[in-house]
Amino acid sequence: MLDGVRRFYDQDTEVKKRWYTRDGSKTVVYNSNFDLFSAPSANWRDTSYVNMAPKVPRADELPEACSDILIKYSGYIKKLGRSLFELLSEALGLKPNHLNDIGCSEGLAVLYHCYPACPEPELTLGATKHADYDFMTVLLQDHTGGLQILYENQWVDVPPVPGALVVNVGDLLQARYQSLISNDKFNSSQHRVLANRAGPRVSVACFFTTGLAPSSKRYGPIKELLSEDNPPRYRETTVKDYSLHYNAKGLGTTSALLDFRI
Ligand SMILES: O=C(O)CCC(=O)C(=O)O
Ligand SMILES: [Fe+2]
Repeated sequence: MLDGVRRFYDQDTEVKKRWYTRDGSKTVVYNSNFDLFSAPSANWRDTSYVNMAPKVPRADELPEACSDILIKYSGYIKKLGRSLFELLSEALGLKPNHLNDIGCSEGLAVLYHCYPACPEPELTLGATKHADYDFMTVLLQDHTGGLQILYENQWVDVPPVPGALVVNVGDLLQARYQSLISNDKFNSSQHRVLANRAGPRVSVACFFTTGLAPSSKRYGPIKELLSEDNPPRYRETTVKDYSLHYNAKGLGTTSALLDFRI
């Protein structure tokens, strides 16, 4: 998968230009800084993303450099995601199918990033501190390093381990303060990526979310987890409305989730 991402970014700008857009409804979106016009500062990275579920795009709708591997890899990640949501359901004391049944594994957006070598890495970041806007993210990083997670107020390196995946719980399932649907049962962490003199670094973040696709299903704290002592802390929202809010805010501001607290 990482080779496929390298093949994509190694192409001439003229070839990649075909995929450039800021219109999130396109099958493939390729740009730099989705929040260029809202965030306080820009990040040292390019990103391309494609929605691989619920509808799997045809290979000819995807960049040739990585179309086959995108379809194959996202199939594996979908299966892995369903198993992880079963384990997370059990951890919440719910039936194993709960999180899958309510749609947490329905949508999958694959974001493949390229962090170019940076001549002055101390002046910028590859990715500003953030939590992901989805239910859960399965991340594959190359050997370069730079990913950090905020743990007890300190930035801790997440060193690359060949073949290992990093799993982050996203805003819709969990948050720094309290979780939206798990209503504070999980604890989460914020993460960021440092810019690096070495590079380019590539990574693939698989976001379990239907993102900006039309959605009427409303998500709020899971009823089974609520009690008099544990009242709902978030108002309900749809995946689309949350994603729109997150995109409009951009990275580097306050947590988008805080705006949904009751
Ligand atoms: O590139 C990485 O290691 C992290 C990417 C990330 O945080 C994201 O896509 O949300
Ligand atoms: Fe992230």
